[in-house]
Amino acid sequence: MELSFCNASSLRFPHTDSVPLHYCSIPESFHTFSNSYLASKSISLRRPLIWPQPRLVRLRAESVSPTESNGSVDKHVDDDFIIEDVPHLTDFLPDLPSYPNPLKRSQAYAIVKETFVNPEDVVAKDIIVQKDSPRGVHFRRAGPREKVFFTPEEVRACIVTCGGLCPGINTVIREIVCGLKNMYGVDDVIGIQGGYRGFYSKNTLDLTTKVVTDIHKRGGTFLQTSRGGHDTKKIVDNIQDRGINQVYIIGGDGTQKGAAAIHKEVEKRGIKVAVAGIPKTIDNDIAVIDKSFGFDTAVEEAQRAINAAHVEAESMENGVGIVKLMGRYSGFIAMLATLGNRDVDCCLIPESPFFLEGPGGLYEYVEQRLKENGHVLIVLAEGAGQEYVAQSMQAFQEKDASGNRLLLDVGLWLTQHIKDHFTNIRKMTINMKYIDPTYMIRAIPSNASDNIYCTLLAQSAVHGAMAGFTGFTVGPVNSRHAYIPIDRVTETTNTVNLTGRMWARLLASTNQPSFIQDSQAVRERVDKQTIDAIHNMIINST
Ligand SMILES: Nc1ncnc2c1ncn2[C@@H]1O[C@H](COP(=O)(O)OP(=O)(O)OP(=O)(O)O)[C@@H](O)[C@H]1O
Ligand SMILES: O=P(O)(O)OC[C@H]1O[C@](O)(CO)[C@@H](O)[C@@H]1O
Ligand SMILES: [Mg+2]
Repeated sequence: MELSFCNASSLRFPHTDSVPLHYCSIPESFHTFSNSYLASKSISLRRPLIWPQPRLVRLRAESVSPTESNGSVDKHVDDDFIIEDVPHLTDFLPDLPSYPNPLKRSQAYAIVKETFVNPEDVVAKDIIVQKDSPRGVHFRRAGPREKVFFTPEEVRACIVTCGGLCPGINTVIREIVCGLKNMYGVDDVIGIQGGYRGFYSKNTLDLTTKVVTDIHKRGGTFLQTSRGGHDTKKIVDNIQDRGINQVYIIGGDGTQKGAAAIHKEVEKRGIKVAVAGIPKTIDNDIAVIDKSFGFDTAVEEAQRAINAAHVEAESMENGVGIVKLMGRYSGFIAMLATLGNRDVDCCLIPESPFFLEGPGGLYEYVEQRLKENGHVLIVLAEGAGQEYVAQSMQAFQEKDASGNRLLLDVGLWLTQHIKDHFTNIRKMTINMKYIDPTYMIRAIPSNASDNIYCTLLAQSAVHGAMAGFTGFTVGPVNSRHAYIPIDRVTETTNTVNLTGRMWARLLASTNQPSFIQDSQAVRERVDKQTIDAIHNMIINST
């Protein structure tokens, strides 16, 4: 598929109307987003998207630069080398003093050879390249910096957790508190209770290393969480009133949007407050980062439910086991839990539409497996087949307090339909066992590997805030931790790529129908979605 320029001020999208486009109104991030996004979707351009104004990237005082002045310097990006940098407190408080990082003297880092991250270190967004491919987008590497912009005594940090639960939240809280104390000598950390609304409606908790010492062994969030209640003005008023100057915000896509709004308000008011986002989502739907914390734990815990459903199904004649897992819009847990299991016959995810009747449909496959194997095991993500459920229940669109659409129970719906089909139409007796372990999976503590991951996230966030970075999200990009502009992780959602190899691996492993009758049509649909996403971004940004 090709995109082509029509004229200087409009960009034509095939399959859509021409979109009038005024270059000056395109956000800077759009440029890099669009090129890399198109590249990731294998959409070739007749010539690359280049906006008339050269993109500038700020490399700050810590960067090696021959023409450094007043602590910061603007630098043109090399043609094909782009750094998507994060904001810094000195952007709006240019006279902020800096101090030598006390980490060098800390017990932990005293003998480390290279205590500090080289200021020029960046992490490449794409690491699969060809000899002639552009060098592409990079993010600032996370880690301790030689200079910090807070003294330990002046820091008053707070931590808040928002959105749904996820294994590992308590580990992140613990490691922020311990990291601030043990690496930087910071004693004053408070917990905001019950999500964003807790800033203005609840008392705070004093978080000492003693208070948090054991919390990683528990599921849930020690600070409690909530949906809705984000009131930027009230939150920032409260931050000011309490003298808070570092804000650590743990939560999903909605929470990170809230963090971006807080950062913008802080910048507007010109107050010295570093805002750090730690991405949390059990659905693994946050863009750019490799994987979200708690995800491995969830995939592992899902095995218990899948194994139970398998035992039940294989212990009876014509046993049908169905397990529903989380995943509103992204089927990662279902996909990985299926791949990790091997007993699953069919995995249904929101990204891949399926159908029940006729050749190549689910009923046909279920019957085939019952005949071949005596039982069948299906794993489905909660967001799969929502269009069917909505149709059959004639439901209206309900939303939660944060505005997320409330999903209907596709597990119950599918269970009922398979039962009806085999009993009434095929006149077969089947033994149906349906397991919904969703909240049980979310509520457990994180496993060892997620605990390690949570520690890295927390410590990277602490290093970033102490170094004066703000309005950033931290996370691993190609397994190296990086500081990523918040907008970058909220502007798209990470979903299973149906035209990618991982989904093909799953299909090859289960041998289930792909439910795709026309693969070219699907590829075109995916490409069209890409174009539509860009189209919407342009419209939203003008
Ligand atoms: N666009 C937004 N701007 C500001 N705040 C937002 C926005 N979207 C959501 N929030 C706030 O972020 C918090 C969490 O949002 P939400 O309930 O959508 O969970 P989430 O962070 O996306 O996590 P999960 O992955 O569990 O859904 C809520 O307090 C909500 O008010
Ligand atoms: O019922 P709750 O707590 O609002 O959360 C349900 C949603 O939260 C998530 O776990 C995301 O955090 C989704 O998978 C799920 O749809
Ligand atoms: Mg969300």
